[in-house]
Amino acid sequence: MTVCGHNIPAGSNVQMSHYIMARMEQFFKNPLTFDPERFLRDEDKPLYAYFPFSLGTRSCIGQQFALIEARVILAKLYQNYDFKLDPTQSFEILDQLTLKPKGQCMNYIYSRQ
Ligand code: HEM
Repeated sequence: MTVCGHNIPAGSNVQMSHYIMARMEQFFKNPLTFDPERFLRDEDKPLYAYFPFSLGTRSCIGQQFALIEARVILAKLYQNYDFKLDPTQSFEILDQLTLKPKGQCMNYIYSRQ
């Protein structure tokens, strides 16, 4: 099989990298800019370049549940607490299959009550 001019022999193990695809200008405008609004429901998203829950027949059956759960948890947290990032922390990435901040995500948390 040939994909974009590359020959893929039968039996090859093919993986897709979110990390690389999310940084490609052809899929995301200004890919290195922190812009959560690009993921708003009505924004145009490249269909096959954004697949956190995978795509196709074996994609995540918990996707809708996970998205609702995340909204509820975030809403509850922001209703009850104010968050302030510790300004001294670095923004280096720790790459361990999934990506996370190297120095964790240190916050000051203030109760709103
Ligand atoms: C942010 C949360 C979640 C993410 C990012 C996520 C992501 C994924 C991905 C990428 C797959 C495909 C794995 C593959 O290709 O082999 C998958 C499959 C699956 N997920 Fe999730 N998932 C999440 C939450 C959930 C929840 C909450 C449930 C259940 C309540 C769930 C149940 C499943 C199941 C059963 C499969 C296997 C589907 C199949 O093979 O037909 N997931 N998930």
